[in-house]
Order: sequence, then structure tokens, then C-alpha cells
Amino acid sequence: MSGLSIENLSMRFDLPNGSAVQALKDVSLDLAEGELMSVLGPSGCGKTTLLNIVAGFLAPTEGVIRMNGHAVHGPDAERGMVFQKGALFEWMSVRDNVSFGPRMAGKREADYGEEVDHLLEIVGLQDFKEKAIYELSGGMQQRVALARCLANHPDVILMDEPLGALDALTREKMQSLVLKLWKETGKTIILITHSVEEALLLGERLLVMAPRPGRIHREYRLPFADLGVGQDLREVKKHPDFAVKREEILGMIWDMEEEIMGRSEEAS
Ligand SMILES: Nc1ncnc2c1ncn2[C@@H]1O[C@H](COP(=O)(O)OP(=O)(O)OP(=O)(O)O)[C@@H](O)[C@H]1O
Repeated sequence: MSGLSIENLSMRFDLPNGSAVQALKDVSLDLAEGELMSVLGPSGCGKTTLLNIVAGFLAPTEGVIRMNGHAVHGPDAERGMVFQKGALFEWMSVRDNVSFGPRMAGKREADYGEEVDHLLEIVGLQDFKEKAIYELSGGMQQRVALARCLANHPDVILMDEPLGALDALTREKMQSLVLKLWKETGKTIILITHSVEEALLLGERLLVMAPRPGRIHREYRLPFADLGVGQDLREVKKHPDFAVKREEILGMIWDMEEEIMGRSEEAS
């Protein structure tokens, strides 16, 4: 079967003081090839833990991840990761960052050169390819991170708050770029965000997680990502159902946060 399958995943962290945190409990989910899923939820509901397990950085206490039918046992180029920031090689040029994966795989310039230049063009950095990373703005650095991830030909792209450190305007532009890359490359994408608007705009599927233990609370299938491929995201936000869903999900997360605060007050 092609695509990503998350089967009965649980993760418990045993702490040095003898207690334990149940970060995830019985999470199951199938993602077909080319689907874009955004993941939202209050702090501590296990979003990053879920992504790290899918990436193969963490082994779950129970359950299994299957990628195109085979079980995942560790990191692999088929699952690429884009972090919030800080994962680029600062001292290398933009182009050397993007070509890093192919070079490490033993490929020659003649094999990857054209594709790397094409990726730089897609993310709008063709005029900056010889610049060093530290010379770029935050938004440009995230474009390098996206191009570098794509250069490894992943089947799935995992994004942990990839736009979280950007200013509002750059973030909006990058949201459009993520949609464009998704449509042009047909990649399967999981994107974690703390922004309800971003989750609505980018997720053709939107997963709301709940904490303690981390679990799937609700899933939506939404039209906004498809709408956003062809038009300004500000227009998409004017869609009557957009505001309805935003209020519904904000309320849902607000209630969860209130419950968490209530529980911690009871415990203290
Ligand atoms: N290595 C670890 N050891 C112990 N506990 C951990 C570890 N990693 C995560 N946790 C705990 O697991 C739970 C889920 O954490 P996780 O970072 O996955 O949540 P999150 O939803 O991504 O949170 P945030 O939105 O704040 O980034 C939290 O209670 C966290 O403290």
C-alpha cells in the first residue's frame, strides 16, 4: 500500500523521578499519497512527539508506522523534515545547502545540478544561490530548508511549525508557497502549527489533538487548501465557512486549555 499508516501508536516517557508521561495514546491514522494534513492542539498534546516518531527519531512504546507498506525503524530520506529554524548549515552557500543531500548520497554535479537550480527557482532563490545562509532573512532561510528537503526526494515531508518564527506578512507568503509546492510536487505533507488560521488554510485534512494523554480529538476535511492553490489566501479567508470553522476550532482548543489549567490548579 502506498502512503503513510500510523497504527495504534502510544508513547510513554519514563521520568527519572519514577513517574511517567503518556505523550500519545492509541493514535491511528492513514495518509494517502499526496495528502496534506495540518495538526493542531494545545501545548503538550504530543504533536512533536508524533512527528518525531514518524520521522524515525523516536521509537514508540507501542504501535507501528508503515511507509508504503514497510515498517519504519529509523530516519530515512523517504521522510524529510523541515524544522522551525536552525537546521541549515550557516557557513555554506544556499546552493550547497540545497545540494547537500544529493552530494552526501555520492551524486555528481552533473546528476543533481539542474534539479537543484530548478528547486531554487521554484522557491524564488535563484538570485541568492551563492549567498551564505547568515546573509538571508528568516523567510528566505525557510525557503532554503524547503528546497533542501525536496532535493532528497522524500515521499513524505514533515514540518514542525515551519513558519512559526516568521513575521505575519512573510508567513502569509510562505503559506502560499507551501500550497504551491504541495500541488506541484504531489508530496504527502504533515504540518504542525499553533495557528488555527494556518491549519485551516493549509490542511485539506486538519487533525485536532487533545492532551493527557495525547490523542486524536477530531478530524476535518476542508476545501481551503485547494482553494488557496489558485487564489490569494486573503480571499480564501473570506469564505463564509472559514470563519465558522475558525471559531469552532478556537473554542475547542480554548476549552481544552481551560481544562488543563483547571486540572493543574486542582493538583497544586
Ligand atoms: N523526551 C521527553 N521526556 C519526557 N517527556 C517528554 C519528552 N518529550 C516530550 N515529553 C512530554 O510529552 C508530552 C508531549 O510533548 P510534545 O512536545 O510532543 O507536545 P506538543 O504538542 O508538540 O507541544 P508544544 O505545542 O508545546 O510544542 C509533554 O507533556 C512533554 O512534556
